Order: sequence, then C-alpha cells, then structure tokens
Amino acid sequence: MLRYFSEKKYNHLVKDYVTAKTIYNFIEEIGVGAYGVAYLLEDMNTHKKYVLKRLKTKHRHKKKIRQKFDQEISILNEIELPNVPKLVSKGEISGIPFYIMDYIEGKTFEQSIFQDGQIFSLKQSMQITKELLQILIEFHKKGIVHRDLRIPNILLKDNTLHIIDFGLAAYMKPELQLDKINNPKRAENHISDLYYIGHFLLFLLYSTYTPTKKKERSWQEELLLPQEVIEYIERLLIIRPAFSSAADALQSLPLREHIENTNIY
Ligand SMILES: Nc1ncnc2c1ncn2[C@@H]1O[C@H](COP(=O)(O)OP(=O)(O)OP(=O)(O)O)[C@@H](O)[C@H]1O
Repeated sequence: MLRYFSEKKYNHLVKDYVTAKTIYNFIEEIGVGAYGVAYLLEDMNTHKKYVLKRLKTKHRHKKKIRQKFDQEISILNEIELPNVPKLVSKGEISGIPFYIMDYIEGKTFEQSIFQDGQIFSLKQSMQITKELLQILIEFHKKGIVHRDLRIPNILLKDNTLHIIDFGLAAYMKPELQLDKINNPKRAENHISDLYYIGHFLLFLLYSTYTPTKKKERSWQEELLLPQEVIEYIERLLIIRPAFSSAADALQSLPLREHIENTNIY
C-alpha cells in the first residue's frame, strides 16, 4: 500500500518537473512495468510526442537495478538506428533516474493481433521476419542484443518496423558457446534474439489459426506449414541446430517459391 502511494506521489513530482523545467507538456502515464513507469509528453512548440521513462521508486536504492537502467540509456544512445526511438535527454528527479526518448506513434503487434484481430498470411509473416532480421543484423553489428523481442515491443509505424524497450538489452558476448547456454531467452548473444523471433513468428502465424480439434496439439501439427518453414522455426527455437548469426538466419529464410506453393493463404 505504501509503495502505491509512493509511486502516486512521484507521478506528481514528474508532472511538476516536466511542467516547470522542460519544454514539454505532460500528457499522461502510458505504462507501468516491473522496473519503470512511462509517460507521454508533447513538445510545446513542435507538438512532437516523446516518452519519459523513469525507474520505479522502490528500486531507487538498488545498485544493480540502477546500473541496468543506466545501461538501458547507454544502449539506446549507442544504437542510433531509424527503427529505434532516439534518446533525447536524461536526468534525475528527486534522486530517481529518468530519460526522454522519441515516441513511436505506431501499433504494437500485440495490439494488431489481439485488439484489431489482424491476421498475417505466411507470406506476410515471412516478410516481417525478414525485415526484423535485417534490423537485428544492425543491432548485433553494434554489439547489442535486445533480449526481449516480444509482440508488445515490436511496432509498425508507417509500414516500418520499430523496436522499443531496451530494458533487458545487453552487450554481446561473442565468445559464448552454444552448449553453455541454459536459457536461450537470457543468452547474451544472437541466440536470444533469434529465439524470440521464432516465438514472434509463431504469434504471427497463429493469427490465421482457428482450432478444429478440442485437444491442443503442437504448433507443428496445428499450423499447416510447409516443411521448410517448420524446420526454419525449429532452428530459431533451437529444436534443430541453431543459426550461427542473424545474417545466417536471414540467408536461410525459406525461399519464396516454397512458400507460395502452399494453400495456407
Ligand atoms: N518510445 C516509445 N514509443 C511508444 N511507446 C512506448 C515507447 N516506450 C514505451 N512505450 C510504451 O509505454 C509502455 C511502457 O513501456 P516500458 O518499456 O516502459 O515498460 P514495460 O514494457 O511496460 O515494462 P518493463 O519496465 O518491465 O520493461 C508500453 O505500453 C510501451 O508500449
């Protein structure tokens, strides 16, 4: 209960700070996660929108979490790609670190699939995967793994993919050996991002799926996919030998002809 009031009180501090000390208007709170709170701001002059993200008050004295938050800011600053919100500024409000970044005015895949009921054909899903892999190659070239490429963190804005939430991102450890990785989601190399892409792709493909049998089956049985696509996803999910890099995964994407010969769309 006390924590609830502490966060509420801090929301007022953020609002007062933004109003008194910045060029932005405070619009609203847009999300509360495990570590942070995000607010929408608008530049008074240009009316361009921004996001202020700050650490939760309960984490203010936790050294490791503060370091992770600092790393999130550094990574965002270093990544500098058109598909990622640009870091605008950083600071502290009453001892709590925050940063301001571009607001990506788009739709997350979570919203498209679950709110709008949008469906993605196999061809569209593979095209989106291809574009995602192209972005990933750029991340990895800069030595950064995102490690949280889930449907709420991937947005479509003006037909271009954007990636947000670098809260779990890490600097790559290229020397990591595959047999030393216990949890692919947390791996500090390309394996993590490719593993997440495997799940992301399954979310896209399941958008066309209507259950025909009462009993739940495996995705390999439920989704009527061409064998090449099944094997491709199995490699992303490390059910089969993993890809050596995002570039390898891009090069190995099942050929268009194979996909177009199916009756799934
Ligand atoms: N740059 C951005 N542009 C558009 N929306 C954003 C941006 N950054 C965050 N959001 C939105 O704000 C909300 C909060 O996001 P945020 O990344 O702070 O945390 P989270 O994913 O909810 O949780 P966690 O702190 O556990 O990572 C989400 O709904 C997200 O879609």
